[in-house]
Amino acid sequence: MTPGVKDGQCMELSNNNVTPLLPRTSVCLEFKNITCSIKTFSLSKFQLETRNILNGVNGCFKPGQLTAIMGPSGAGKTTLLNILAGYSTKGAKGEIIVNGVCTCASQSTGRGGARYIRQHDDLRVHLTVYESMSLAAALKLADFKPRERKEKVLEVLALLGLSKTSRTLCRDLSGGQKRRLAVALELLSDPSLLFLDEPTTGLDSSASTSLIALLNGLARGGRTLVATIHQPSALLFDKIDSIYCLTSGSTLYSGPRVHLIPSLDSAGLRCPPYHNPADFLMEVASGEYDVDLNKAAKAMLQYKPESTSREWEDVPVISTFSNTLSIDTEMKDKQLRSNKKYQKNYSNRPSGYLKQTWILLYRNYLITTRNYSLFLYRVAAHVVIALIFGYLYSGVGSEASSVLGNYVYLYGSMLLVVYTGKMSVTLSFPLEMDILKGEYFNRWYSLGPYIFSILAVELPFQMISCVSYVVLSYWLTDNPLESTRATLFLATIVATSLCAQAWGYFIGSTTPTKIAVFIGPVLACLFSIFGFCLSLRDTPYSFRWLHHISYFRAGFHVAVHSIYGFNRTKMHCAKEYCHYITPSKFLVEMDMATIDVGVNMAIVLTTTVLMHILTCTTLWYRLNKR
Ligand SMILES: Nc1ncnc2c1ncn2[C@@H]1O[C@H](COP(=O)(O)OP(=O)(O)OP(=O)(O)O)[C@@H](O)[C@H]1O
Repeated sequence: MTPGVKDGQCMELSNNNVTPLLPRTSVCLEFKNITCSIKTFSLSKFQLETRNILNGVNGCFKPGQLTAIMGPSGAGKTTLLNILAGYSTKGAKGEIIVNGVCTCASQSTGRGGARYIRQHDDLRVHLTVYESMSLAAALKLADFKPRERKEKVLEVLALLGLSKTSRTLCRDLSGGQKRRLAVALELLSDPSLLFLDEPTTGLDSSASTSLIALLNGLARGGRTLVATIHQPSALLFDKIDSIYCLTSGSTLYSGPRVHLIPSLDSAGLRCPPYHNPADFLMEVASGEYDVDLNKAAKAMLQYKPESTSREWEDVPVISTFSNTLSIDTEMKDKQLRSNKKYQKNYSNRPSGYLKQTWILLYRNYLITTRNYSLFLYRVAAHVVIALIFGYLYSGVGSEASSVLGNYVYLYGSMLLVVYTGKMSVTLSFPLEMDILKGEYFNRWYSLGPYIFSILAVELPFQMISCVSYVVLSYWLTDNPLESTRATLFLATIVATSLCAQAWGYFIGSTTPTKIAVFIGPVLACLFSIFGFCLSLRDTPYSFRWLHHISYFRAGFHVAVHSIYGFNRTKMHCAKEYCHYITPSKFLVEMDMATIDVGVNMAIVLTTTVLMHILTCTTLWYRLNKR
C-alpha cells in the first residue's frame, strides 16, 4: 500500500510519519487526480458558486528534467504549480506522491523540501547581490563555517553568471539578473525540487532563452525543475525536456518534448512545417483548431513512441549561446557537487532562533541605512507639525483662558501620533507580506525572529518621531515643565502611538492594502470620539464598552490628567474672568476627575501586547494554512 493512503483515501500525514526523502539529490514527483474548486459569490445570482479550476489531472515530474507547464491563460498552470509545491492548496484534492510517499494535495507544506520561486521578484531591493546571498547563506547554512559560506556564495554566483554584479544593488539589476538571483538564493540550500512560476515573463527572448538554458543545466545535475511558461520561442522550447500542457483545467499533453509532435500527429493534429511546435501546441490548447480536445488528449495519451530510449537525453548539441550556457552550467554544477565542501550541504540546517534574529536584525539595519531618507522624512514630518501646532497654540498650556485651546492641542497630538503610528505600518506591511510569504515558505527563518527583527527597527523609529514632536510642541505651547508631568505626558503619547502601531500591524497583516487604507483611519476615528467630545455619561449604554476598551480614550485621558491633574495649582488668568482657573474644575467638567491613571495606562499597554499576539497568530495561520 502506498504510504499515507488508507482504503484508497489519501490521509493527512504528520511530520513524524513522513519518511525522509532519500536520496536528497533525486526527487520524483507524481500526482494523481488533482482537482481544485473555488467557491465564489455571484452577486447577480446572490449565491455561492463552485468553480472547478483543475479537473482531476495526473502526471509525473522526473529528476534530471526541466518540465514546462504550458497552456493558455487561465488554464490553471499557476494553480497546479501552487498545489504541487504545497504553496497554496485552497480547494485542492488528490494525491501527491514524492519518492513514493503520499501526501494529500490539500496539505500546505513544501513537498520533498521543494523551493518555490514566484513570478514577482521577491528581493530586498536595498541590498547588494552579494549581501542578499551571504545573508541568505547565513540563515540557511548553519553548519558551514563563515569562510565556507563565502566560498559557496561565490561559487553559486559564478554558476548563475552573477559574479560581475555582486556589488550591484538588487533594485539596479536587470529583469533577467533578478530572476537568476532569485534562483541563486534558493540554490544555496541545493533543493532537489524547484518550482518556478513564469520565470521568463517580462524578459526579452535572449534573456528568456539564457535563463531556461541555465535551468536546463541545473536540471541535468539531478534536480527536478518545474516551471510554468507562457509561449516559448522555438529556441527556448528546445531547452525543455518535458511538457505538461493544460487546457481549461485538464491535461492535454504530458510527456517528453521530443514526443510532442508525433503525439499530436497521432491525434490528427499535424504541426505545419517550419511552425514552432510550442506555438502549435498553444494554438491547439486555445481551441483554434476545430477538434474535440478531450478526444485529442486521450489519443495523445495512447501514443506509444517507437523508441523507448530517454530521447531527451539525446538532444543534439547545436552550437548556440544558450546550449553552451546550458552545458557550461551543467559542468560547473557537477564540479560544485563533487566538491567535498559542497557535499557538506547535505547536512545543512537552518540557523537557530537567536542567530536568525541576529541576522535578520542586521539585514534590517542594512536596509534602513540604505533607505534612511524614509526615516528622516518621518521625523521631519513630526517636527514640522510640532512647529505648526506650537505656533497655532503658542502659550496655551500655562494660561487659564486657553484651557480649551490646550485641550484641542492635546487631542490633536494624540490624533497625530495614532495616525502616524498606525498608517506607516498598515500600508507598508502588505508589501512586506509578499516577501515574507516567499522567504517563509522556502524555510529561510521562523516567524518569531522575523517579527522581533521588524519590531526592533520599527519601534525605535516611531518612538524617536514621537519624542521629537512632543519635546518641541510641549515647549512651544508652554505646558508645565515639571518633570513628573512632562515625563508622564511623553510616556503616554509614545505608548498610545505604539499601541496604534500594533493595531496597524494587525490590520496590515490581515487585510489587503485597498481595505487596510480605510479600515485603519475608520477605526482610529471611531476610538477617538470616546472621551474627547463624548463623555461616558453621554454615551448610550450599548456603546459604553467601546469607551472602556478604547486605547485612544485611555491614552488621551492620561495625557489630559498629566497636564491638569495631580493637584495642579491655580493657573495664570490674563483676562477678567477665567472659567477654568482651577485645573481640577476643568477635569470635573470633562468627566476626567476620577480616572485611574494606572488602569488607563494598563489598557493601552495590554491592547498593545494583545494586538501583537493577534498579529503573530494571524500571520502564523496565513503562512501555514495557505
Ligand atoms: N482564488 C481564486 N478565486 C477565483 N478564481 C480563481 C482563483 N484562483 C484562480 N482562479 C481562476 O482559475 C483559473 C486558473 O487560474 P491560474 O492563475 O491558475 O491560470 P494560469 O493558467 O496560470 O493563467 P495565466 O497564464 O494567465 O497566469 C483562472 O480563470 C482564474 O481566474
